[in-house]
Amino acid sequence: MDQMEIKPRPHSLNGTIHVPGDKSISHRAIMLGSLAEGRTTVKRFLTGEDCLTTIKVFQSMGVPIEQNDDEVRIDGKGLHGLSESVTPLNLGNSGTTTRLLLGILAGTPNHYTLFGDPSLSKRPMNRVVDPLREMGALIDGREHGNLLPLSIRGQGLKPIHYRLPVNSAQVKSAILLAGLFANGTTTVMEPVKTRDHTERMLEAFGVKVKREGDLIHISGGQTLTGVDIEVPGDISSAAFFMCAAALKENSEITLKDVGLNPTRTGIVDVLNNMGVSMTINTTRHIGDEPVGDITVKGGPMHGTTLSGDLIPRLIDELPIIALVASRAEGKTIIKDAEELRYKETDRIQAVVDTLKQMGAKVEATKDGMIIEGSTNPLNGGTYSSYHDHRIGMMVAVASVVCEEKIILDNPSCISISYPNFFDHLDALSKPN
Ligand SMILES: O=C(O)C1=C[C@@H](OP(=O)(O)O)[C@@H](O)[C@H](O)C1
Ligand SMILES: C=C(OP(=O)(O)O)C(=O)O
Repeated sequence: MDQMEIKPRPHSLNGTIHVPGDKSISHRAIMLGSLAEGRTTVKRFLTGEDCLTTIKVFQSMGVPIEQNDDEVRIDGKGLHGLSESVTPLNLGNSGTTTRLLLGILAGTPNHYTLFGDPSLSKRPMNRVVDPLREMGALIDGREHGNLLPLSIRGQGLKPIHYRLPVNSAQVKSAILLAGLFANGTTTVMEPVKTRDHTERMLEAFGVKVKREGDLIHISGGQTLTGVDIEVPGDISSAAFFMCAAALKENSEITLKDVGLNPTRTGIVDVLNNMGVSMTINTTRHIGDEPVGDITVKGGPMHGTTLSGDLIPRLIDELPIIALVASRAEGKTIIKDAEELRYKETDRIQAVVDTLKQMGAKVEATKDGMIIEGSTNPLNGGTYSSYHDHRIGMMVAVASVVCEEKIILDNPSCISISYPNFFDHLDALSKPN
């Protein structure tokens, strides 16, 4: 079995790194670039498995895409230029690719079959299938179209006015992308704001997106024009090292050129609330996305409560935040985060079981967890990544506060979002 030994890291973390490009933005660059007229270039593209899946899927629908390391060139086929794929589309492990793609295929009058790996095949798709059917797409699959494999036949769509029943940027984006193909104006209402990279990038491609309070309107039939995109560093990847540094006394690390879109910076707010010493410097905008440098120092921390509107702003960071909370003084309560149960694995259960095995005091609740912090050393041993990149990275970061070695099962899943994660961990935690 794929296993890795991770030795305890007794040294503080010091140094400067550039985390890889943002996963959400990299996916969207390929998708919008494929639907655009003309050429799109992408710099600092995330070469993680999920984003490579997005490239492969669009290539198999006839889009010329050339990838050289983290630079990508897409010769867009226009809104109606995707061809039928001879083979079923393999979505691997990527929820974002699957759900956003369904939005695009809903308006493409071809037939497609979509399948994924065992984890993706358990994740609910009815959250996008229901509104897309309402717009006119024909979709079927296991559990009446809730689970992959799915087949979809797109056609001319009618616009809808849709209130998001879950706080999900993937669902919002799928509907907005389908809205490009509808004969009229589609409106999405999001009661709680989620990441808005789709809206920002559509505007960069020349599409008019009207935002009015919690409503987002998009009119069908607009042309996307190819652009040059530079992807900011992924704050969800940066979070692992922000937390690693926070956990270890005398650490001081800087993460350069990280995306600071306010719909993604919940991690900064939480670490601030926990008393972590940090400086954030917004240095520039790349396109419409703010970018800057984050410096974090290690030291004592205290517990906090995470709930409500904050949750979508740090949804993917909750596993690593839970590890930090297990080392903070007092209690941390995470609630309103039931969505964690529908990720690559049930992340509430996976985090609670892992932290318990490490010796932490933590209990799962229906929509989150309650963590009682302590500074006792964590237990080493053999841990599962649950085939979930974010759980795997959480376990690896625990090595900075663990006095025994850790064996991590299936560490290779980490390349889903952070292919050079261990190089960065080694670089930051080497002896000074
Ligand atoms: O839109 C996106 O790029 C993403 C949205 C979030 O999922 P949900 O929309 O399901 O919350 C997040 O967890 C995922 O990693 C990426
Ligand atoms: C949930 C995630 O991704 P996706 O939904 O795209 O699989 C993630 O990256 O943590």
